[in-house]
Amino acid sequence: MHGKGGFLVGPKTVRIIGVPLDYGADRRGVDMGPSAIRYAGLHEKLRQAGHQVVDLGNLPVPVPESREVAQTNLKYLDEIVKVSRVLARAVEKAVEEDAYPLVLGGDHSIAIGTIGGLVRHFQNLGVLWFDAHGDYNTDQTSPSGNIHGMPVATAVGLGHPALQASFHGRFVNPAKIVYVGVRTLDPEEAQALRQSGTTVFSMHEIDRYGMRDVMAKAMDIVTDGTDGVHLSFDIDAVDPLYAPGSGTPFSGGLTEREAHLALELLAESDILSSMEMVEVNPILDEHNRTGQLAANLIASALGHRII
Ligand SMILES: NC(=[NH2+])NCCC[C@H](N)C(=O)O
Ligand SMILES: [Mn+2]
Ligand SMILES: [Mn+2]
Repeated sequence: MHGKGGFLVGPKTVRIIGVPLDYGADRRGVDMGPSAIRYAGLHEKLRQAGHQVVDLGNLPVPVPESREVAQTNLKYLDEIVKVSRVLARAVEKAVEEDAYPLVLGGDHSIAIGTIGGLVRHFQNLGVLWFDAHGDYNTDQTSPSGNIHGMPVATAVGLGHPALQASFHGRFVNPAKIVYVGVRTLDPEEAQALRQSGTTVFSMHEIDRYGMRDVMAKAMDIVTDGTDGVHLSFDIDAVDPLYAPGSGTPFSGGLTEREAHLALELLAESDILSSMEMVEVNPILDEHNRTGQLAANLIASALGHRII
């Protein structure tokens, strides 16, 4: 099983990019996510799994209290567009230089920058999206105006053009996007998602077929005809029992072990070319449990094992 020089996942140069951004969630705290995940021993775990770790630190993000919220259905649009542009470039540069981008959020709006950078390099990107939510709103359908509910719609070319700037006109093929763990959608979002061509493995499918089979199907879809696979992991995919530190929790989620199993299976197949971990909010957390979980899940996806 441990074929790659004794390690499960082939050795990588993992390039960590922290994005302390909470504009997309319109609530404070998730900007401290990158620190919480690092503090939980991330570097050490990745080194143990055989990787070289280069941490670029955090991208500069101005604090929301110094900004005014414009009354629109795209809260903090300008700030998010600016950070996305810088993040997209950093991610693009990492993959160009053969490094493995590991992006630490921050709220899920940062996926706009991450995926925007990836599609400039990969012609046909597969995306695995772990989330309690669909994040498939646009400014037309969003009930909150919070941009962290919009990154998947943005990635397939829907919604406000300003959000799509980082994509340079190349979008992700919805047929290559697979959701895992979804259990709450806004009404119009659900309707749009049904017609989207994405695959949604909601909690129902996980209960019914088990995580092992769901992941086998998910991995088939995202690897077939693609030249890269990105994992976008919203920590609220995991049940709030195990991940209390997140801003939009929803019960009935993945157990801690189901989440680990999914990522261990991904490590075994070694298909990921990039990953992001988002929505860890230390203010809402209990003694950094959620930060710990996030670090452990990242380590699992990168081949960390106890034996
Ligand atoms: N990345 C997240 N946690 N997204 C939550 C989105 C919640 C809700 N669907 C909205 O659009 O406002
Ligand atoms: Mn979510
Ligand atoms: Mn999300």
